[in-house]
Amino acid sequence: MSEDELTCMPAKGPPLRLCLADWGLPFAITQAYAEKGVKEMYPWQAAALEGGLDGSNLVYCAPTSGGKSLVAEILMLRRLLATQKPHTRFKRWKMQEWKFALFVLPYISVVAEKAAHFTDVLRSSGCKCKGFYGNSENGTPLQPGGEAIAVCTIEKANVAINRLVQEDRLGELCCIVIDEVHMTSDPQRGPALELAITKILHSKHAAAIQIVGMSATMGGLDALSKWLNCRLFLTNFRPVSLTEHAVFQGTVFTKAKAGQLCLEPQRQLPESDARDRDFLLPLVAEVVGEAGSVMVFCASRKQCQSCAELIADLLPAHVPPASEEVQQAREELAEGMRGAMGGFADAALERLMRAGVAWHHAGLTLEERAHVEAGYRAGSIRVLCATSTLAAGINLPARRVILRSLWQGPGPVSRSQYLQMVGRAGRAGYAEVGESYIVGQGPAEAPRGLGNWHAICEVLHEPLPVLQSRLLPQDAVDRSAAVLGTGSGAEAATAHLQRLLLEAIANGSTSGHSDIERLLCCTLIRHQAPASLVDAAVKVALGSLRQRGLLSFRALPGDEKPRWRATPMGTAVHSSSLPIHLGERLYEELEAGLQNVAMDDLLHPVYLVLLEHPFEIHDWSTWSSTFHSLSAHHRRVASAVGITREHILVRMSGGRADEAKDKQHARFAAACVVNALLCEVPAWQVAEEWGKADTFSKAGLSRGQLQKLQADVAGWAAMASQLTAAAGWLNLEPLLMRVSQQAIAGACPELLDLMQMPELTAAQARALYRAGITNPEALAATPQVDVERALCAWLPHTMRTGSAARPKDARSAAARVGITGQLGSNAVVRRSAKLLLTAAREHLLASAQAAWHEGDSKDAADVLPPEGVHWVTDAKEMSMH
Ligand SMILES: Nc1ncnc2c1ncn2[C@@H]1O[C@H](COP(=O)(O)OP(=O)(O)OP(=O)(O)O)[C@@H](O)[C@H]1O
Repeated sequence: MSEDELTCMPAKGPPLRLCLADWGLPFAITQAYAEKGVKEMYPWQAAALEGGLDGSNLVYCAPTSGGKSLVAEILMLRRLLATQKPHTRFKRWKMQEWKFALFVLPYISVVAEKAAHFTDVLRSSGCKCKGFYGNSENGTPLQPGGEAIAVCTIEKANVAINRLVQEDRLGELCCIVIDEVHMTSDPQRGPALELAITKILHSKHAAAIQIVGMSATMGGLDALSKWLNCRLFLTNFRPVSLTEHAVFQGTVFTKAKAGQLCLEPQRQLPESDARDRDFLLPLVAEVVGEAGSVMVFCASRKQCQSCAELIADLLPAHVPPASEEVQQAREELAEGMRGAMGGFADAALERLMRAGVAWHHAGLTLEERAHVEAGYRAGSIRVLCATSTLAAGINLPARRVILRSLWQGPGPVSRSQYLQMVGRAGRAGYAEVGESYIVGQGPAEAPRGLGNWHAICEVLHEPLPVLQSRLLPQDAVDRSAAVLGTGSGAEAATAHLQRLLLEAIANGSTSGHSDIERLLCCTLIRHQAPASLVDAAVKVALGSLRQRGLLSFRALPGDEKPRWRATPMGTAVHSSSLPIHLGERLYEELEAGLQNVAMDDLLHPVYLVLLEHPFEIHDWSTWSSTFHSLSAHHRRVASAVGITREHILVRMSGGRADEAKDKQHARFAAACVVNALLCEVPAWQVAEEWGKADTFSKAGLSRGQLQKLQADVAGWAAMASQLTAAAGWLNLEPLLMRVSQQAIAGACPELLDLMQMPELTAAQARALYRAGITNPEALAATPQVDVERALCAWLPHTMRTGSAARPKDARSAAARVGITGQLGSNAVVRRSAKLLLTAAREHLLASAQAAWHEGDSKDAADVLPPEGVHWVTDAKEMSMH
């Protein structure tokens, strides 16, 4: 879509239905939208909706913040309502009587947000919604009798569709919505999306499943419309206008209309501090001075931090001081974050938060990130310096967005990344105007090589990238090649196609060559690459899968001709939902280690499922001393997986690297770290011990990275348990599920009941458990003073007692916290106790409501408090009798 294309609205026809109430949704749902400020449609929304009303597939493109979601939501809800069984329409709605819908989003954070949105909108309709992402949920979306709407990531959607096909239940799906459908072009994640859509198009139920796709940044719609057989709708409407600028040596230029001079000079920024060569301070101060929010995108984590420090240092002298109320809110935010981190939040980040500035990147822990996001949304943090991943992953609006350089992450920003980033500016309902600034290098109009004037002009004016299938390598498609080369190179080039074939054959939907041909006709690559290339690739892919023992091609008794079938290994790998190469590796390693997996604790299973990690041993003497301090059991595990002291000695004395052995040691070190986290060693302590630069990684490992590794292990262990179940290795399955559950909770098994509450950290749960509070029900019924007393133990001992022997880090942390050790005088403890009590009560209410909705009054009675118990919170009084 070119930005100058006109909105495609029907030229004539009946007037558009702009009022939300005219779209046939139950009153409670329109009311819920009205409460969110949505009563009337934008004209383009009403026009686009008309295009999808008859159930045709629909793809529409609108700029970021154009209001795309509403169209898809209404189409999906209407379809769900229409497919509901008529006789139950006016009775109590039960889950089993709804058809299913999938709402697919690319990022975990937006999945959680959208699931909460639907839960809110549908609260009185009886139609249930659930978010599925990462490790938050062990189940598969859309189980019989489960939620009607599953909001999920691309990968989870693909798993759900495989399951529906395998169980012959795809007919229960009535609609799939794909946000950011241009992700099909993403080299890493695009194939999973293409696979999911292909399997729907290939199914006999395809005509009854409406596919709705939306995007802000996509071109090449012809191939897409052929692939999906869909209607297309385009608009360039933005409710809040966005003005785009570039800054070269303090001069601001405005983006000119296409066809004109690329950038027009607008104004000169005032002089800034010598340290601020990019003129960030005046750009930030202009907005913060008017109580607006600014987002600054930086190239790296390090730059995010230094940029935030610089702004926090310089800004106070250029804007009016924050009101007492704002100052108080910042104070509470910083304290809350410290509380959530058990007293060990990042001190520099805390200091900046108090000045209304913060940074946000993957190095932060989940708790730190959550506090930064909440503070920014609430307006107590006014300036957020972030890496580009934030742009697409989190729905944080800003009045002004600044790209500190053309370079973002590993390379120059692409057109679609640029649009995602600047699309955060001026979102409806948050800001009256939207502005973006990109900071250029060198003088204005400098020739290439002396600055990036031309590169910036290109990013601002380039057409949108064309949607491109990633099932086969781009260079082969571009060359219109008829072959993919030979040997392992050709096999690797067909990795995504192999996955499609394995999935379709293992889930039973494809077995003969004509089936395979029909399946391929449902792919996007069929519309974009020469048929001879696709055919050659299929041949290579099938040959490779067969040769590696994942597929067989033969006739069994009763078969007229040979058929493709998944072997036991192929079935197990498919069941795991892992990428094939990882699934194969896991299968082989588990099979080899079946007899001697050490079950005494989780180190050995963690090692087995640790498929990828950022560890690399740089300092072998540190590894040697760590290794020697391992328990005898852990050293036995080390020897069982082939870790030897001899190799450590060789490497310590400068001996030659052996890549395979070095990698084994690094993997074992990573497993030790994850095992420690699963045994409740606090993340800050683990990061201190293992995270220093040049020891177990070149650049060092942050708490955020360790947390991510733990989350990855949770996912891999769950996938590995599916694999072992399918392979019939039943002794391993429960062990791997335990790894997954403990990795999700970061806690030992006895705490898992309490850890159902996402608000609790493992350390807090341990403290409550020690005080005899072992589950959410018990917590909800405990008086606040007792919860405070129990939680006191959660803060580090040295901080509570004020002992002179405390370690340096704890001493400075204690000073920052201002903890006196007296019960009740500790603000962090008091605040946490209050929050946890509210959360426990809300958790129980939600469980009671869920049980009630499912018609199981026994379950509901189980979670209600005993007669006479009266729950009271300061925020609101909730009484249940
Ligand atoms: N008709 C409407 N009236 C009022 N507000 C609306 C309307 N439609 C959408 N909005 C609001 O506009 C904001 C942006 O909408 P939405 O998130 O759907 O945009 P989007 O096009 O999906 O943007 P992005 O691509 O950045 O996610 C939301 O807060 C939404 O509630």
